Order: sequence, then structure tokens, then C-alpha cells
Amino acid sequence: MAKPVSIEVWNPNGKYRVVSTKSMPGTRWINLLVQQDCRVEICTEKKTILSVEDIIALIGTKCDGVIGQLTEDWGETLFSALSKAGGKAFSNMAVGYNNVDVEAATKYGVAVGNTPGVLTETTAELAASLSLAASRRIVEADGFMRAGLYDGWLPHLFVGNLLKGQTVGVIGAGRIGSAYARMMIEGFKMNLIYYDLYQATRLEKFVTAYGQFLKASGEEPVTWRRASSMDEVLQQADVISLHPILDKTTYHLINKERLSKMKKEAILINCSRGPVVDEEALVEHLKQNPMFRVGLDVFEDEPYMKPGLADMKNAIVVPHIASASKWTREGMATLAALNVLGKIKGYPTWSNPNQVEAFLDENSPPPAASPSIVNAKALGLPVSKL
Ligand SMILES: NC(=O)C1=CN([C@@H]2O[C@H](COP(=O)(O)OP(=O)(O)OC[C@H]3O[C@@H](n4cnc5c(N)ncnc54)[C@H](O)[C@@H]3O)[C@@H](O)[C@H]2O)C=CC1
Ligand SMILES: O=C(O)C(=O)CO
Repeated sequence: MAKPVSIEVWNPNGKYRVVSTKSMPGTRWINLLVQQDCRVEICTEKKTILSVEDIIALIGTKCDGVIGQLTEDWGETLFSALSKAGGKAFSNMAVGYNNVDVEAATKYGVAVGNTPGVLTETTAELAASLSLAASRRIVEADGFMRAGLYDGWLPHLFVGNLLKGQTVGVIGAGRIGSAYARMMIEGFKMNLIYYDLYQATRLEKFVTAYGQFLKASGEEPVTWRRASSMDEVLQQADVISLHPILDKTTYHLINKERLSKMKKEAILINCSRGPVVDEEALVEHLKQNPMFRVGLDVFEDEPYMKPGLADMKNAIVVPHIASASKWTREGMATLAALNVLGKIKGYPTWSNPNQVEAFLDENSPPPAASPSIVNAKALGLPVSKL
């Protein structure tokens, strides 16, 4: 028998029971559910990561839908429990859903939502921040100041790299990877080399147009190249940022062998998922190559770091905060709630999950659709004509 879990309840007499495994920013998501006759239960347990048992206790015997978090293990056990409780909808409050067994959800007829689009720029901004912090050694320099070690300007003090004219490499040039590339190219006049399974046509057009603009103003134009292998990116780029999804093909994409192909003074940024990088190999590489720098938002065994990483001066580490802007986190909560609500109400799914702005406008009611259901096709869900 699972132990009871503490909760906060909104609209106790609502017809549909929707559970959120965590408190989420903003109140719009709660209001939208309450207005549509949902009883909203928010887990208020103190512990950060809920276990499968905790979530089974939350689901209980009657539950129409759950909004969950990327730290939770949504596999066969939870989808079976949700289905037994009459639930047909689950949404991650995240765009990445490597914590979700979509096949198992589909087997139990449960729709799986995610929250694309609303976090693209925010996440890209953090990747850009880490790129700047690593190239200009900002965290090291901050520590130096606070330690009282600064005793005057010196020609060699914390000399870093100029980004202008260098090459930025992007692995996974989807929504976030492309936004990051645009920031680094427009902001710092870097050249682009990227690797993706698909052509990033829009990004290529942007770099071409910006290059023409610079040339017309008498400046060196920026250039782009789509690499035919990932190794080309690793060998040629000065700053490399990882933005693929995490799946079997991207697990340990960056390993000992690939690290050795990178320039000795390269900068590696990871705001995708920790297991994309073999973190033990990375620690060793950082030890052997003091001029190699890394900016990490995600870790292989979150919330832990591999032994030795915290001691490395050439590593900047932040606790998975890439999507942590107020607008984005409130938007993620809204999209996740609307994914669940849409399925409960029998709405169709939105036709383009890359364009979810219509759901985020606080001044008008959202469309009657689920913004992004990743197994919509497998479940045969209708597509919105709006
Ligand atoms: N650190 C954080 O807080 C955040 C992390 N993320 C992570 O970023 C990921 C990407 O998000 P979006 O850009 O919105 O997704 P997206 O689907 O638009 O982009 C992912 C790109 O990776 C490419 N890709 C897939 N397999 C690949 C491979 N083997 N090699 C190279 N490229 C490959 C895809 O073709 C696609 O273009 C999410 O899945 C999530 O894991 C997303 C938001 C915040
Ligand atoms: O959305 C995601 O995938 C995250 O990692 C958190 O923003």
C-alpha cells in the first residue's frame, strides 16, 4: 500500500481530476483547468524527485490526467496505473521526453504531451551565456575577485578567446540549436558549421542573408556549412554546442575518442541532456587539457556530477536551468495543462507543435486543441483545422 502524498486542491467539485506532480509557475494553467471543470490537485511533497510509488499514490483510483516532470520515470508501471484510474492524458512539463516510454503510453491509450517552442529562446540564451562565460572565463574571474586576489590590472590576467571570426559548431540544429546559432552569428559574427540529420534551411538562409548584409557594409561576411559528419564539426569548430534530443543514437555522442578530435582550446556547451556526453571521459579530458573549457547545464546522473568535475576550473556548471525564465516556465505550465485538458475534452491536436504562440497569449482564450501530443499519430487523434 503506497503512503499518502500531501496535496493542494483547487476547485474540489470539478468533474475531471487532474494531478500535477509539482507546483508550477504562474496561475494561468490552474485557471484554464478550473474554468473547464477540472479539480486540480498539486503535489506539495518536499522531496524534489518523486518515486514511481509516490506518483502511483497521487494517481489513486480515479484520475483523468497527469502533468509530470522530466525527473520522473514515466514507464509501463505508471501508464498502467493511470489507465486503471481511467486516465487518458499525460504531459511532461518539458520539451524533452526521454523520461517517458511513449510506446507504453500508446499501449494504454494515454496521450503524451510535451512543451515545444516556448523554451527555445530561453534555452538558447543560456547556451549563449555559458559560451560567453567559458570564452571569457567569467566564473573563474569572479571567484578570483571574491577571494581577494585582485591586486591590479595585468596584461595576462584572465585572457580568454575572442569569439568574432571564430567558428561556432552546432550539433542538433533543431529549434534550440538554430536559435543558439543565430544568437552567436548575429551577436558575435561567428561562422557556422552544423551537423543534423536534417537540413536547417531557415538557419542557412539567415546566415546567407546576414553575410550579404555584412559584405554590403564592407565587413567580413559570416559563412555557414552543413557538415556531412559530426567529426567535421568537432575538428573545425572553436565553440561547440550540443542540442540534439536524447535517444539511443545520441547517448554518449561525445566520448573519449570524439573529445580527442576537438581543438585543444575548444569550448564545449551542453544544454541538451547529460547522457549525450560521457561525463567520466569529459572529466579526464578537462584534466589533460587545461585550455579546453566546458559549460554544462545538464549532467549524466542528475542531480549528481561525476567525481572530479566540481574541482575543474575549466568547467562551468549550472543546475539544469536553461529554460528558467519566468515567461518560459509559465508558458511550459500552460502548454502542459492544455495538452492534458485537450485530451480530456476530446479536442483535436494542434497541427504545428512548433507554433504554439496562440496558446500563450494571456489576453485571449486558447484554441480548443492540445498544443503538442507526441503520440497523436499512433493514437489516431484528429488534427485541429484551426
Ligand atoms: N537544458 C534544458 O533545460 C533544456 C534541454 N532541452 C533539450 O534540448 C532538446 C532539443 O530541443 P528542441 O531544439 O526543441 O528539439 P528539436 O526536435 O527541435 O531539435 C532536436 C534536433 O536534434 C536533431 N537530432 C536528432 N538526432 C540526432 C543525431 N543523432 N545527431 C544530430 N542531430 C540529431 C534532430 O534532427 C533535431 O533537429 C530537447 O529534446 C531536450 O532534451 C530542451 C529545453 C531545455
Ligand atoms: O524542456 C526540457 O526538456 C527541459 O530540459 C527543461 O526545460
